[in-house]
Amino acid sequence: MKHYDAIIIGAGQAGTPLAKKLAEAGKKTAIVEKRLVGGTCINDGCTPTKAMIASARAVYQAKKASDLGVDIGDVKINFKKIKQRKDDIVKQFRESSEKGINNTKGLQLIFGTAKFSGEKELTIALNDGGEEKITADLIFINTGAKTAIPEIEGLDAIDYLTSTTILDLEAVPEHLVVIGGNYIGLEFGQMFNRFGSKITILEKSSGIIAKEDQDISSALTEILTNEKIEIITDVKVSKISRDKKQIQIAVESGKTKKNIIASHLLIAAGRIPQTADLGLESCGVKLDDRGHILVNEKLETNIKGIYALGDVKGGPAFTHIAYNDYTIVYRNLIEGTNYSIHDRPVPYCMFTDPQLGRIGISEKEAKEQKLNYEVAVLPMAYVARGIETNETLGLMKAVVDVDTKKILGAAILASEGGEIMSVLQMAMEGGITYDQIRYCVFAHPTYTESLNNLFMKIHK
Ligand SMILES: Cc1cc2nc3c(=O)[nH]c(=O)nc-3n(C[C@H](O)[C@H](O)[C@H](O)COP(=O)(O)OP(=O)(O)OC[C@H]3O[C@@H](n4cnc5c(N)ncnc54)[C@H](O)[C@@H]3O)c2cc1C
Ligand SMILES: NC(=O)c1ccc[n+]([C@@H]2O[C@H](COP(=O)([O-])OP(=O)(O)OC[C@H]3O[C@@H](n4cnc5c(N)ncnc54)[C@H](O)[C@@H]3O)[C@@H](O)[C@H]2O)c1
Repeated sequence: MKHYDAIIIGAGQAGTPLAKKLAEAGKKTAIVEKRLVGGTCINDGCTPTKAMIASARAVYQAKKASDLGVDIGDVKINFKKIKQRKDDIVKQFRESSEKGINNTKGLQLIFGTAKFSGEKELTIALNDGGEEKITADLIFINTGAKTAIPEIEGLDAIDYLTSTTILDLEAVPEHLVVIGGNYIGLEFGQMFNRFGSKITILEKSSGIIAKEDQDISSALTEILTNEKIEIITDVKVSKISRDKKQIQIAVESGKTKKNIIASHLLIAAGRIPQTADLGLESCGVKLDDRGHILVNEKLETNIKGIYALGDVKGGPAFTHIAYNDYTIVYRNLIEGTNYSIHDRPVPYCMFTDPQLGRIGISEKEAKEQKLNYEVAVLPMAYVARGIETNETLGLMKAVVDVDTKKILGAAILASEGGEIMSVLQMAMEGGITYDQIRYCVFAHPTYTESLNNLFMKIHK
């Protein structure tokens, strides 16, 4: 049985850089991957979706070009080329990541499915056949998450799409119904709408992006509805069946019942951790009631020397959080630091168009926490850069602490909302207060310059 200093299960956004750095630090390391190096982000998540969203935005921009006095005529898409571009980018990222692993001295990449067969022992079902048992002093679980399939009558009998399989479509669906009105549902929904599909989004909450403030949810609903996306909220999907080429989706919303006929169905109702087949009973690592691995603030499980990083541990499920998990674990173990996952900022950006960049707390949360707060809102229609570039949809919103003048949070539903939000994140981390930003000199005419005006809305 081969023994390593460290084994990483899953070549995702935390596992790959951690494996390389541990090996570079002199630890004899193995990384086990059951599918593709790069994990969800590179193969089925951020990379392919953002590549395709760029094509969808080009369609939208081309159709809007006449507003700027540029007549393009009929806008046609070449879906084969859109998919090929996406596949090429994914391949480039994956190969570069795999090459990075293979070029790291002291690091072995094993393609297979890892399962605990003892406290610090793993049995690998090798992709090439056969199995191998390996042990290590340190084990890092980075197995990520997969699509959650809701319990809906008839769903099992339907060839529904997930965020992974939809990326393999060779043609644009005629009518795509999406179950779930959050990140995945909205990014794909708007993308395929722009490619020419009819889109219906079914969301069980009273609004899309239900965790956000009502005004942000309503503004995005209006933007998507104006693009002719149908959004049905407060919905219960009661039954799904297939009739020849059509999928029938029976839904109830309030007192209304209707049958939606679709060509394709995308399930975007959340993700579940990949822990069920890890054999965790053999090592005694504890899970929460949703199957996420329980960790302390240093990401160590209840078993000393076994850590969990990224989506598999629950909490915010983003690439930058998985990556930050790696930096925390690595620095604490190898550099002797004392970093914790508590109190780190959790920025995120949903890549609808306009984007929704978010940081800190929402107005709803400030109210729940009974803080002495004030809110500043600036519609993008008042932003010079937005007017000049024909990007006037959305709004900037910030929540501030009246006593300390600190920025508590922001929701930037705007063109380049993610970048504008990051400026505010830096201010929050650096302790720059809203009254300083109000008079900060920014280059004209940038989106960021409008942060002056945003904070002018606060009269304290
Ligand atoms: C459609 C979509 C779009 C997204 N867009 C964004 C975005 O724009 N921005 C953002 O920040 N986040 C986005 N995310 C979320 C992001 O992809 C994840 O948060 C991130 O990939 C999590 O990284 P991870 O390292 O925890 O796990 P993963 O990247 O999922 O890696 C886990 C790896 O472990 C492997 N594995 C699992 N079990 C085993 C086993 N038993 N043995 C061996 N290997 C195993 C898996 O095959 C996988 O390669 C998106 C997700 C999806 C689905
Ligand atoms: N840009 C980004 O950062 C980005 C993009 C895509 C995905 N992600 C990550 O992927 C994760 C998963 O995204 P997601 O959108 O699938 O999940 P989610 O958990 O964020 O949202 C799922 C939505 O589906 C709804 N829903 C659940 N069951 C339903 C049902 N039976 N009928 C109707 N609606 C139902 C929920 O109310 C919720 O609004 C997210 O947590 C996010 O962190 C991030």
